[in-house]
Amino acid sequence: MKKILIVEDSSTVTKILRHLVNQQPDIEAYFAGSLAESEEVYQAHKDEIFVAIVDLNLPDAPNGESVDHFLAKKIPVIVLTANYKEETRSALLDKGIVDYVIKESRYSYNYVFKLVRRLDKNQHIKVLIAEDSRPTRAFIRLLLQKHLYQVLEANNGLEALDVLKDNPDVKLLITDYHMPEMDGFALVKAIRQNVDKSDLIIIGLSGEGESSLSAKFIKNGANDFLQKPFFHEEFHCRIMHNIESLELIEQIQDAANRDYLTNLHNRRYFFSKGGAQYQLAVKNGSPIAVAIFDVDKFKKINDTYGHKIGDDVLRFLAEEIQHNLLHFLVARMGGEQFCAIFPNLKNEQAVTLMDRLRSVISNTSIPIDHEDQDLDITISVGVTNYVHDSLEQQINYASELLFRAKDAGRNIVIGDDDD
Ligand SMILES: Nc1nc2c(ncn2[C@@H]2O[C@H](COP(=O)(O)OP(=O)(O)OP(=O)(O)O)[C@@H](O)[C@H]2O)c(=O)[nH]1
Repeated sequence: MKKILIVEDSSTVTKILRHLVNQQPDIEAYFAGSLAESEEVYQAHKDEIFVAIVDLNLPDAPNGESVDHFLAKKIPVIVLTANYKEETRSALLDKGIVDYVIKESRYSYNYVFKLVRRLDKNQHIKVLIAEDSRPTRAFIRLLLQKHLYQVLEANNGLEALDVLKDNPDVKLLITDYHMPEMDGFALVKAIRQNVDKSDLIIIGLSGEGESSLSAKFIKNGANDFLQKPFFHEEFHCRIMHNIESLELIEQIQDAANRDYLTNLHNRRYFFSKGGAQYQLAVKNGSPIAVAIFDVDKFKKINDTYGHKIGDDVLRFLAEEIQHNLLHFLVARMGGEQFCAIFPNLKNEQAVTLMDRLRSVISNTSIPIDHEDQDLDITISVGVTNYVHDSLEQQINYASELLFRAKDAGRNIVIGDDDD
């Protein structure tokens, strides 16, 4: 839960904000009506508060003193004010506030919550700056840190490649053109040989009077460019716009890889990701186990309680699976059948893991909406470590063991050594 501090003296605005915060499932707020009160609240909750939203005119701080107060504590500050003055706005942005929002409508308050969420996400986003000029690097670092990004630096293209190798999770690279050892174009070209635009955003920097560089950056594979000198807001808008596009692509990719009912991974993703895990295990001669399992007599559940309850049972099962097999790839293969892959586990280890899941499920009753009773289900499982030519073949063999589990009376795990 993200906790924010809202410093606001108007009771009407506070009332609106309280109402709106209550509608945000992931945001909680502490309120204060004056600078003195905000300091008290801050001292009491300083480990939880990560953003301050402040009014410029408070009874004991009539000239925006609250901004300096919280900036000095190195907390991101969003100014929420009724007055729009261009000079005040620029001066505050220069001081390092995150944004200056005018209290105009519900839209502006919602924009503040969107910013809070953005700042929260930014804490997990790594940005690399490749730039040989120390002052420019320091300036960009400062701008990024105000928005809570994790910042890495490189002095030239070669260094940037090294940093990327050590940090494959970097999401954004901001690169200058003129750098010793390896310039910005060569860097972009080298990266784009194996990293897509949808996996790493690259923003090229071009100097004044070098507008042709901007187009060349894009042609070489950059996502966007910025012309120096840039203003804070322009910088942040470009970065935010690119990161949001990347997140959207990630969301779409993730949705395409998941099953709509249970939100587990789907069959296609299982064969793609699991197939790679399988090939690696075969190449290294390391063990790899595969388990296939399904709900016993599931047709009867549908026939007795209806398809909707059947769906609820599958969702319940998916949660238990996720919880119990947290670190492994699991997918809903179709209907009431699921598959899991366990790199580096020997058969008895995978059997033990699956037996724990089987036991949890057979010992948990599922409450049914609008019915007085709970529902009990069991699963049967086949687990094999016999390595075949392909993942598909190993799954087929696990399915044979699953049939044996059904024949043996269900609610049982059959591994390679069980005859
Ligand atoms: N509610 C619901 N049912 C589904 C879904 N997909 C498949 N089913 C049902 O799952 C049932 C599977 O039945 P069977 O293959 O006969 O297997 P079973 O009844 O579980 O019997 P055993 O596996 O032999 O223990 C069928 O009735 C399908 O209609 C789904 O998405 N939701």
